Amino acid sequence: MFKVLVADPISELGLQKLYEHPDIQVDIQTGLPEAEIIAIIDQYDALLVRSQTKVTASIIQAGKKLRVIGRAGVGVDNIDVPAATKAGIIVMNAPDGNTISTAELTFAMIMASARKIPQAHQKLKNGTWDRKSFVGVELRNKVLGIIGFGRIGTEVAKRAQAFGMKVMAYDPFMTPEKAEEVGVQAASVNEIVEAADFITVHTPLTKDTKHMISTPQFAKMKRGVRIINCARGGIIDEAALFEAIQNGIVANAALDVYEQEPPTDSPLVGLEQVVVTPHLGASTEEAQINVAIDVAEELVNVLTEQPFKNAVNLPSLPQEVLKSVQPYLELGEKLGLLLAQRIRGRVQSIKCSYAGDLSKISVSPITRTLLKGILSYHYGEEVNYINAPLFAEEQKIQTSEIKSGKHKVFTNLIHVEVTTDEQVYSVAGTLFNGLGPKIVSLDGFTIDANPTGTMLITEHTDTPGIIGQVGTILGTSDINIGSMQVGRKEEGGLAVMVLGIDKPISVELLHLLRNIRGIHSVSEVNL
Ligand SMILES: NC(=O)c1ccc[n+]([C@@H]2O[C@H](COP(=O)([O-])OP(=O)(O)OC[C@H]3O[C@@H](n4cnc5c(N)ncnc54)[C@H](O)[C@@H]3O)[C@@H](O)[C@H]2O)c1
Ligand SMILES: O=C(O)[C@H](O)COP(=O)(O)O
Repeated sequence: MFKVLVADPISELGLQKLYEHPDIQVDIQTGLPEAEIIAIIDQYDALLVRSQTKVTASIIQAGKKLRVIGRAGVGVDNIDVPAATKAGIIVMNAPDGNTISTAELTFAMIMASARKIPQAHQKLKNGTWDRKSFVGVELRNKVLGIIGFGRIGTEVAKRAQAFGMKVMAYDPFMTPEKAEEVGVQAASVNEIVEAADFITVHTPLTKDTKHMISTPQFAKMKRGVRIINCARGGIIDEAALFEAIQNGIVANAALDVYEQEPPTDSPLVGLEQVVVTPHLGASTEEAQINVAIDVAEELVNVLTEQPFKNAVNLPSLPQEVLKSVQPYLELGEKLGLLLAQRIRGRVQSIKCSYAGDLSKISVSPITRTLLKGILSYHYGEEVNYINAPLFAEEQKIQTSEIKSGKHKVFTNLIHVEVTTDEQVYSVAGTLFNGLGPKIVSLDGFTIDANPTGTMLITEHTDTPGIIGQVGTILGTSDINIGSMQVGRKEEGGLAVMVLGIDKPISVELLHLLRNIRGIHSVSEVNL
């Protein structure tokens, strides 16, 4: 049974996806302070939040069973993602579900700031019929500057074009093709700041975007510019914005998000020129249903070990890429585990090479499973698919991923080489159509073994009698040999033998085998 703690209000229709699952138990406890979450989180496999709950490093540390933290929304700035990655916990969001709602709120804010609707509304409600104070501006032919041209920025642009606005956009990842397709002018932040009548930001809050609109940018703006922030508080420097409004550079601002939420101490809230909403971008019935369903489905996928796509601390892969990689994941982990049980000494580097069909697809998930297979054997369960690359880095283990094109013999091949301070070990495996995974080489010796069950791997000198002695020792201890593979490069040289045996062997027996003259090493490998 998996237990999910729902710590913020999430749409029932999304939670339904969790209730429907027979192996999932849902506890809803919203609004808990950090200390109370810390006290109970060790019982839970998953934590589900919106932006209210701050998922701190202390909560993550206390979540001994936590496998996944789900965010019903886009921004994960309320979650300590590096701490989750280190702890091997998947963090996932629901990136698409509230795009339209937030774009629509942004547009409402553009309109509100152009026509001062909230201010006029308030005055009339207060009993004053004032038509002189609320002369606004048209949007037609005005320049809208969009900073951050992702999902929401793009939707805002489309709506602005319908109003006859000219759109300039800045995003470091925007391609000329995308700018052309949407019909916007690609520009720098400086160009936008100097030319725009309205500026709206749609980036995440990062160290690069924090205060990206501040005093120097306000100083270059047209007098009468209007500023909108429905992304994250802090992208626009609130103190600088206050000053720019006071000195007449900014005519109006419309804010949905704040450096501190709620913005109890912000002087901006009291200004007549500023329209404020309490972080409502995603607050529509539709968005809340969308994000809740999306994140709940993904939580179920993670908990039940099905493929998932919205993890923010894993490389995101399109569904079709995930499908093409899936069959190789098991092979990758087995090759990793096999090596892990053979190697002696401190691991210095792990080189993963891919050939044939594999050189055409994204192999980083296979590398992760390989690293996990090797490292978890030595360092325990704290190493998993999420933190394996970070773990290797922290242990100063060099890792590399190489693609080498077509292979002479196999249609696909994974070759892994581990260098320790004592020796270099390698293994290669392939996925045969219809025959499943096969190990095809071990330390450079050609073999043909099924990576399954208990295996005995020997390194020995190719002399008569060794194989017989091994068989006799195993036979007299009632251990049946199910399969046998021998590989050598030259007669009388070094050779390897891979035996598939029907049950594990004792330490005493391993010693007996290691004492056979001509045998250099014996490893028992369980896959
Ligand atoms: N007010 C709300 O309730 C609400 C609702 C949804 C999303 N949001 C916020 O809106 C923001 C955008 O959401 P989205 O779904 O469009 O995300 P997105 O990931 O689709 O787009 C963000 C874009 O910002 C760009 N970017 C990153 N760093 C940048 C920089 N230094 N300069 C310029 N661009 C940069 C990225 O390249 C990306 O294209 C997020 O911060 C999200 O949390 C707020
Ligand atoms: O990043 C987001 O998705 C928005 O800020 C929405 O946040 P909320 O779920 O708290 O409304």
